[in-house]
Amino acid sequence: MQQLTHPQTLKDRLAELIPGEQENVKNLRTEHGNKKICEVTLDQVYTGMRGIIGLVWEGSVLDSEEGIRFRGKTIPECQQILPKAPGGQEPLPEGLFWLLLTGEVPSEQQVRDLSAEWAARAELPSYIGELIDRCPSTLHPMAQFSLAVTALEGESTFSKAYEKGINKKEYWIYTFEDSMNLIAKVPGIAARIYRNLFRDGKVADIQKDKDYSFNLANMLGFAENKDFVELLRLYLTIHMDHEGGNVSAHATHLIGSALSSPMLSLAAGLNGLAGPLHGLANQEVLRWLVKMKETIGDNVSEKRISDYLWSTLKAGQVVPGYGHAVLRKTDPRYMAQREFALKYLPEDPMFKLVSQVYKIAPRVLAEHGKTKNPYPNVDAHSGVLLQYYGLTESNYYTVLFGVSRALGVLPQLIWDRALGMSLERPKSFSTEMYKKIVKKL
Ligand SMILES: CC(=O)SCCNC(=O)CCNC(=O)[C@H](O)C(C)(C)COP(=O)(O)OP(=O)(O)OC[C@H]1O[C@@H](n2cnc3c(N)ncnc32)[C@H](O)[C@@H]1OP(=O)(O)O
Ligand SMILES: O=C([O-])CC(=O)C(=O)O
Repeated sequence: MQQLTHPQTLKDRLAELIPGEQENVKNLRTEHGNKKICEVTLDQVYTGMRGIIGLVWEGSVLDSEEGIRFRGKTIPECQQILPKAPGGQEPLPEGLFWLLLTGEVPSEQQVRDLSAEWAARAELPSYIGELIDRCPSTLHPMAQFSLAVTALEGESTFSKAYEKGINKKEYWIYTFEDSMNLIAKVPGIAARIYRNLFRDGKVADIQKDKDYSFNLANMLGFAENKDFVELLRLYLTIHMDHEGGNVSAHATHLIGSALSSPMLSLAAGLNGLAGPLHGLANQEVLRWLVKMKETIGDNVSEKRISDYLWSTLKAGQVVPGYGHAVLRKTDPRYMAQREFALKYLPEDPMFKLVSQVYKIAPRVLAEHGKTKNPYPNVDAHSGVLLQYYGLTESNYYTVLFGVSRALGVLPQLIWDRALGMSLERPKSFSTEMYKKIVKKL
């Protein structure tokens, strides 16, 4: 395996940090390993394990009121302190990836080097391109994405090394290599899917001197608009990580715990992200807004929006983009996107509609009385920004979320292997057994 020698590289910094963190976890467990940190009710068992503590996630922690903090830093703080592209105002996702992995804010040079490293690793093996090209145009972009990431298994250094036989201590090195390759290659996969389905099938070459978001925008065919590139930098940063229990993060971690490669683990996460209660909600939101406009016309009065919300609820459907498993206030990722819209597209009619729904939906959802959180989540806003710049194909939106999520879940996978995390295998019982258990309590 090629070892990078420059002292400032991410891999070298990580190698320096790992022994200390191994020691930290070892000491914590030796001192406190048998302390009780959580009690579980029967209801929690039947409601998606909500609130049960059972995972380790180093990169971020979610507070139900305040929202996400990445290594202790809020989104506005990250927007301030993370390096930007020359002339840019939004943080580069490269910087957040570095922060998630190391807990340290990278220098401008470290971020530029990371952009260059990902660009250098970006080329796709020809069989991946052929696989995508052979997908029927009716196959959902997320299914195509997951298929291509699964097929990248052919490139996994972890799987090859494991087959030969490697020391457990080296797992993280191969996981790191695979993760870096995956992150470098997912924009090319995402772009090929988009260009095949919605454009002329041709994908621009990677520009080796440009950042990750510019290259993705360019391969999609949108880089001429520098505001779109800025949007993508913000989008990829804020969608990256949302602690460990969300479906995509948990699925990636779970599959990785069987020592399936990062490729197979990420594909599992993407399959979870493709569900309408999770990442696919961003597609559902735009469709729902478009349908609302068709139904109620241009006169988007409060009464008409409220009636439309009620018609969704009375049809036994969820209002997409609203509610959350953990959050109990407006998602700060929604607010970051709203601020972007106020700056770049304040007069866009769809943005105005989103803003009006934001005024009305919480009240309607509260009156409906079911959801524990009547406020918007990240997915309530992202589509409206993309459509403004001409990326109107809403069934593609979750693919962009998936590119971003790769940068959030893979740092943890590297730490999982560095810390020797165990196979995940919680206990289950049948309802009959639970009846017996509660009778004895
Ligand atoms: C990136 C992300 O994944 S963010 C989330 C994206 N998903 C969405 O926006 C889809 C719409 N929202 C939802 O379906 C839910 O709020 C979820 C899936 C996000 C969270 O689910 P839960 O933690 O189970 O929410 P909660 O405990 O508040 O649910 C209680 C009830 O309210 C309902 N509810 C929750 N949110 C909504 C909503 N937006 N519209 C209508 N009903 C809702 C639930 O379906 C549930 O009904 P039930 O008792 O008939 O099963
Ligand atoms: O935290 C969750 O359950 C869902 C979510 O917002 C995310 O994964 O970004």
